[in-house]
Amino acid sequence: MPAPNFAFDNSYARDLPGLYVDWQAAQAPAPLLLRLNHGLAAELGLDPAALEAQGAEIFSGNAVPEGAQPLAQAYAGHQFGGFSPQLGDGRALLLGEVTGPGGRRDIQLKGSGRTPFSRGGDGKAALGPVLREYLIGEAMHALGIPTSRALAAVATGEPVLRQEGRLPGAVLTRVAASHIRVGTFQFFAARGEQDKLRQLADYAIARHYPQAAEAENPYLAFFEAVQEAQAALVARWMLVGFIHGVMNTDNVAISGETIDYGPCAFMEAYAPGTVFSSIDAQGRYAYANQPLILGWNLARLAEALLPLIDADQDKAIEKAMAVLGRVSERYRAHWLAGMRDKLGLAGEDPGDMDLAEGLLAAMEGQGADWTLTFRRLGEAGEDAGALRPLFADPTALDAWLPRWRARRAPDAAARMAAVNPLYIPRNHLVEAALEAAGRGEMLPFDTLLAVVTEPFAERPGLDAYALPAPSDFGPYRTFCGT
Ligand SMILES: Nc1ncnc2c1ncn2[C@@H]1O[C@H](COP(=O)(O)OP(=O)(O)OP(=O)(O)O)[C@@H](O)[C@H]1O
Ligand SMILES: [Mg+2]
Repeated sequence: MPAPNFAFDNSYARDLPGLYVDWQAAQAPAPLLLRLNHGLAAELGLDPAALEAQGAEIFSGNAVPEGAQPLAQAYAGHQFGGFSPQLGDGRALLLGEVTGPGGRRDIQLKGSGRTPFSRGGDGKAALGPVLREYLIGEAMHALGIPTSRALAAVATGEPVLRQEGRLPGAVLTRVAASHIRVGTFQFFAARGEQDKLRQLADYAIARHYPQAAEAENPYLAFFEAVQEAQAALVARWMLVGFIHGVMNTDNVAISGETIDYGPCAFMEAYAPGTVFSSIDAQGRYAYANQPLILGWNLARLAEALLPLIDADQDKAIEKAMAVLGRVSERYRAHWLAGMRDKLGLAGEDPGDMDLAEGLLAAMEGQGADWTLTFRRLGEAGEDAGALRPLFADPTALDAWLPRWRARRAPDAAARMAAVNPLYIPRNHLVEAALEAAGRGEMLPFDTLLAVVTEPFAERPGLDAYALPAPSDFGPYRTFCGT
C-alpha cells in the first residue's frame, strides 16, 4: 500500500522542548473514515488515494504516520474573564507540520483521547461537533476568512458520554497555520518562565511574522502584527454575521486564523446582542461585543509579552499601551473597508461610516436577515422590491436607500455579488445535517457542504439553502460539545 507522503518537518517539537508533552492517541476500537477533504489533501501534497486507504487508522490516531511526532501543547487562558493557568491540549494532539505552497501548517487531531492536560475530561469528541467544525470551517474558508480547516473526520466506533446521553465518538483532523494561542504565551508568562516565553515568541515571530524580527523592538512589532491580524479577522467575522461564541484567550490564534468552532453560529436577523452559546449566560461573546473582546484579549497578550518588550516594566507598559490604544481604530478601518465593498461604494467618502451605520440602524429591530439584506441590496438597483419584505417596517430603509444610491459605484451589483454571500451555514440546516449524520445518513451534510463552499454563485434549485430558519425552529442554542 502506498504511504500518504506526509513530508513532516516538526519545528515545534524540535525548537521548543519543554513547551509540550510527547504523547500518543488513544486507540479507537472501530475507526471509519467518514470524510476526507480531497482538495485540502492535494493542497498539502498528500496522496488522496493513500489517505482513503489508510485514513481511518491515521486520522483516528491508531497509527502514527512516518515522520509524525505526536505531542500535546501546553497553554493557559482566560475563560469568560477568569484565568486558568493550565489548560493545554486536553483532547488534541499535534501530529506534526507539513510545508507546502500555503507555508508551514500543523496537522492536528482533535478528540484523540486523554492527555496530561485533560483535567476531568475524557479527551474525546462527539460526531456532531466534529462535523460542525468541519462544515463551518470550510464555509469560512470559502468566504475568504482565515481559518483552520478540516482534513478528515473519522468515527471511532466508541460512544462518548455527554449531557444528551451516549453519542457516537469521532476525531477531527484539522490543519492550521499553527495552534499557538494567546493562552500559549500566558502559560509561560504566568509561571514566570521567561526563557521559555522568549523562545516561544522568537519561534512565533520566525514562523508567522518574520518581518517583526527586523524591527527595533521585535516583541513589540510582533504584538502589533498579531493585533493587526486579529483586528482584520474579527472585522471579517462581523461583516458576515459570524459569532464565534467562545473568544477565550485560549481560542485566539496568534496567526490570525479562526480556531475552535465550538458553539459558533451565524446571526440571521440583525440584532447586536445575539448570543447562541448556552454557556454564555452574560452575553460576554455576543455579536456586537466581539470587537471589544478583541481588544480585551490583545491586552492579555500584551501583559504576557511585557517582560520581553522592555526590562523596565513601566516602559514596557507604556510601549504596549501605545500599540493597544490603536486597536479599535484598526478594527474600524478593516470593518469600514469591508463595508465599502459590501455596499458597492464608489471610492471613499468621509460619510461612509455614517452611511453604513445608517443601514444597520434601519435593520435593527426589523427582523432583517443579515446575509439576505446585503445580497438583495446588491440586486436592488432602482427597485428594492425584493429587499423591503425582509424588514418588518421598511420606513427607515426607504429613507436610507437614496443616500446609498448616491454613493453607489457603477459596477456595484457585480462587486456586491462577489463579496456578499448568498449561502451561509444556516442554523436549522446545520442542525438537520448533524442530526442525519448521527443516524448514519451523510447526504444532508454533503449537500450542505457543497452549497456553503460555493457561497457567492447563485445556483438553481438551492433557494431553500438561502433562507433563514423557519419561525418554528425557535431561538437557536449552541453547545461547546465538550
Ligand atoms: N472532552 C474533553 N476532554 C479533555 N479536555 C477537554 C475536553 N473538552 C475540552 N477540553 C479542554 O478544555 C479546554 C478548553 O476547551 P475548548 O472547548 O475551548 O477547546 P477545544 O474545543 O477542546 O479545543 P480547541 O481550542 O483546540 O479547538 C482545553 O484545554 C481543552 O483541551
Ligand atoms: Mg478551545
